[in-house]
Amino acid sequence: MRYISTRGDAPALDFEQVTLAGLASDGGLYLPETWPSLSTEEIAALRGASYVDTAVAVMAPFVEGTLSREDLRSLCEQAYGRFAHAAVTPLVQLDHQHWLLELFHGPTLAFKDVALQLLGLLFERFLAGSQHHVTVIGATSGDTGSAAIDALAGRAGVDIFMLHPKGRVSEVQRRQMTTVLAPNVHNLALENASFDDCQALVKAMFNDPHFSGTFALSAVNSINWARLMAQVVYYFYAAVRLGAPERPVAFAVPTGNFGDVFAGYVAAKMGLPVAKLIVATNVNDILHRALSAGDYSQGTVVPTPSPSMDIQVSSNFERLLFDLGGRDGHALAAQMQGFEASKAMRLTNAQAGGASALFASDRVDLDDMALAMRWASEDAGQVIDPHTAIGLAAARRAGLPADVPVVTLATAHPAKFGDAVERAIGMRPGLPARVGDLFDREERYATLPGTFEAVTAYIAERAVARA
Ligand SMILES: Cc1ncc(COP(=O)(O)O)c(C=O)c1O
Ligand SMILES: N[C@@H](CCOP(=O)(O)O)C(=O)O
Repeated sequence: MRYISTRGDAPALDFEQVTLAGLASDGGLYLPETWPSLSTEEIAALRGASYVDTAVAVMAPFVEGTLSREDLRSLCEQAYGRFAHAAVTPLVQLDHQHWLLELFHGPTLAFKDVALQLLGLLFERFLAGSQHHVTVIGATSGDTGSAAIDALAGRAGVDIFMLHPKGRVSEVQRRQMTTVLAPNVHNLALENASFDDCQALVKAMFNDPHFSGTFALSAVNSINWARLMAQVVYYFYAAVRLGAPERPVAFAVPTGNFGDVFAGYVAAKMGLPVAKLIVATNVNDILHRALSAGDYSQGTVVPTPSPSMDIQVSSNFERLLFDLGGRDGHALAAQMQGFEASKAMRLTNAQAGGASALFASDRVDLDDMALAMRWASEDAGQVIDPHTAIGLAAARRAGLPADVPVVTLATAHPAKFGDAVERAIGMRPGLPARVGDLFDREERYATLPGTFEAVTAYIAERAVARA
């Protein structure tokens, strides 16, 4: 499998190269040259398959030419062996139409573990025996950071520098990052910054010829294709359990950077019958405005009780626009450069029309988020986190026909956001035993101004330069 950039100028890469590269050298994002597909029979054969079996079947075409099926299986067994639930991502029924897909049984209690546990092993494998040293730079609104740090802490040949907006992640999220004291882990809390500022700095470092020439940069955010690839698996896993390929299934996805829901789009491109992908945002609603009115214009980020979705520039939307717009890299590059300059753009007719066939969208405010948490608790006996609640609120008012099962992706464990859950339902969820003595551990992080100069100077002092 070869991978091409959304902006048309970077060289095509194989799976190993694309995993280590992160962002493309032309500023674009990599995605497969063509979408692989699974036949109806192949999808039907996944019914009853284990998570690992499903993962191998779904991901094998993407790693072809780099990893054998046996190698892929062994990596998946290791990655998903660390999950606390035998089903890895179990489905829980809420009522006759609605289901939760629990994606938070990994080590750091959020859906990011599904991809990052595998990505950590891929880095280890691709760097084994080489003299190559990789400097991972990442941005987080809380969950990617902890999952990436868990996956990479202590690994040889890799340093990780994780930027988070100071004061804008929950205490559990912050501690999950800052209490990991491995020498290759560096947490940077940026003052007066949003996640978008952190993400923009990461992209600026990749795009700076001097900085990216000095250090072999790599990415763990969903700009890295391997992240999305691993997330495609659970769409298949859930859908076949609810009747696919004979019965189409809808998914409601709490959305920020558009990575998780783009994985659902990939599943549909591969042949999974997806009735609808419901993109659910909080009040930081750029994606809802883009999908409902064609208006992709960046607003100011408003802090909310669903901090991981407090995002106003959704990186992976570029992948969708590229695919729907006829895969014209140069046209897309011009469109994105226009957005970067003016902070606003309109979707073309092809992009808006293409999106409306599969996507619906909704913006969920604080009251409706809290109502969804109360409904889940009182009527379905499930305590859910604020991000999941946003997905569920959108799912319940999407108006899909009663015979279409609707799966809301439960993206985080409620205990990561104890204050918000307690405010909504009057009960504080306890942290699972597997996170241990999080509140007793020492924290270590640097606080920096959110400027390119401050952040690059900090990293340059500590990172290993290219040989
Ligand atoms: C708990 C949680 N829910 C939802 C999201 C949104 O996912 P995405 O950024 O892939 O759209 C995130 C962050 O990415 C998250 O951490
Ligand atoms: N919600 C994320 C931010 C988006 O990151 P990505 O790694 O999915 O691109 C977070 O919690 O860090």
